[in-house]
Parts: sequence; C-alpha cells; structure tokens
Amino acid sequence: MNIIDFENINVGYNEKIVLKDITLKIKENEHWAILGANGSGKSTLMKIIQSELHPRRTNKFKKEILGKSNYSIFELKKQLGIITNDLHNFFSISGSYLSAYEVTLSGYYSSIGIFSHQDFTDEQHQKAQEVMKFLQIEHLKGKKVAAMSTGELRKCIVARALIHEPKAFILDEPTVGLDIKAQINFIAMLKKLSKNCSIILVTHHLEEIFEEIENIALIHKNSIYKSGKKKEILTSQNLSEIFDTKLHIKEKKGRYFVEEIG
Ligand SMILES: Nc1ncnc2c1ncn2[C@@H]1O[C@H](COP(=O)(O)OP(=O)(O)OP(=O)(O)O)[C@@H](O)[C@H]1O
Repeated sequence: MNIIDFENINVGYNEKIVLKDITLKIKENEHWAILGANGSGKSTLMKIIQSELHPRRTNKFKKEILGKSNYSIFELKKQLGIITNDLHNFFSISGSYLSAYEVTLSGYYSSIGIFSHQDFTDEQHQKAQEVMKFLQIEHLKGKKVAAMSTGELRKCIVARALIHEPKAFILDEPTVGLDIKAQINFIAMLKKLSKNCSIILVTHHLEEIFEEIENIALIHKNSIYKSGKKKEILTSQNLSEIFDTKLHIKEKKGRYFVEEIG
C-alpha cells in the first residue's frame, strides 16, 4: 500500500498557487526527508497530506492517502502520527495543566485534554503506559506540560500519536527548539520508530537524515525539484541550486553534512 500517491496536485492560499503539479508516491515502510528553502512549500505539502488543505480542482489530479481518495479525517489522523510545531504550541497554550500521561491518553480522542465524558478502558490505560515506556518517558508521567522542556513535550506528543500505532509519522521540523543533546535523542527515537512505520520528515538539518531515510524530495520554485534515492538527490549541486548558495555536501557512514559554504 502507498502512504501517499499524489499526481498533478496544485494547491495554494487564496489566489496564490504555492505548490504546482506535485507528483509524489511514498510507499508503506519507506522513509522520506523533505528539504527546501524557507517558504518553498514544505509545510503546505504536509498540510495536504493531513487534509488540512485541499488541491485546486482546476486540473485532473490524483490524491490518495493510505490507498483511499475518500476518508474520514478523524480516522486518517489516527493512522498518521502528525507532529507539528502548531500542535506543540497548541498544547503549550491550551493544555498546560495536563500531565504527560494525560497528553498521551488524549490521543484516543484526538483531543487537547481529557474530559469527563471520555471513557478509557483498562487496555487503553495499559497501552498509554506501554507507549511511554517505549519512548522512555515514564519518568514524566505526572509532570505538567507547563513544567516541561520543549523536548519533553515534543516526546509526549509523539507518545500521543503512537497510541494508535500509526502507519506513518509526518513530522514538520520536529527538532525546532531542541538543544543538541535533545535533538540527537529525538532523532534516535525516530530511528526506533522507523522500524514499525514510515517516517516523513521535513527538516532543514541534513544531519537529521538518519541512515534508514533512503528517499528525499527537494522542493524548489513551487514544485518538486527532484525526488528519489538519497545518494542521487543529496548532492552539492542539487542543494546549492535549491538553497541558492554554493554548498559542499559530504557523506560519512550514511549520514550527510554541509562541509563548506561558498
Ligand atoms: N495561511 C497562509 N496564507 C497565505 N499564504 C501562506 C499561508 N501559509 C503559508 N503561506 C505561503 O505559502 C508559501 C509556502 O509556505 P510553507 O509554510 O509551506 O513553506 P515552508 O517550506 O514550510 O517554509 P519554512 O521552511 O519557512 O517553514 C510561502 O510563500 C508562505 O508565505
């Protein structure tokens, strides 16, 4: 099954087309990184995947997610673990009184909080505990969002998504605000998650593209500039072109770095 199968998608805000003729296929258990300059349309692409934005009906296009062109957004969100800074900020502002355990449990209803009309079975409680253990955040169980570091809350939001055993994680710049150790730790967690589901990672940091991510899509000038296998796509020439800066890219043991600028 494909996680996404997009052909000729155009999308925009108001009159402005932001992404044009997007064709991209991501198969189950493939891992992808999406790279592009600021404002190139990466988050917009993620919003199409989440069905927060819809393609323009000006041309013939294909938009299938998890093999379907029609789906319930509520069901879709259970199968796609969506980690964005918007969701993080939403929890920081509206869910500051919640504990890590409550954030995790809230995944069952995709709500920002736990409410008296919501029932949780013993199995659901058990699953929440298992997920927290898997992510090594059990020690945060009673800690309130208001008292959490950025990295701690980010992991709780991953735990919340993991409740449904999603087929893919869609992560839009998930390490923003994390210090170096927390960033390394977060990427190690993604590596662990990648054993059981697809990872689709939007990032500005080449070093975050861990070994298991074998596919890259570069977004440039409102379109997918190039996509395919990491070795062919992550070249100095391609990255210099999309970032409009002369870059020298180096590969070492399957990880990539910007070795030199200019
Ligand atoms: N809600 C909106 N209304 C109007 N225009 C928008 C909106 N959101 C984004 N845009 C515009 O769409 C374009 C693509 O934005 P998008 O956020 O997808 O880029 P991005 O590649 O994720 O950028 P960044 O790396 O800075 O996060 C930009 O020109 C941006 O100004």
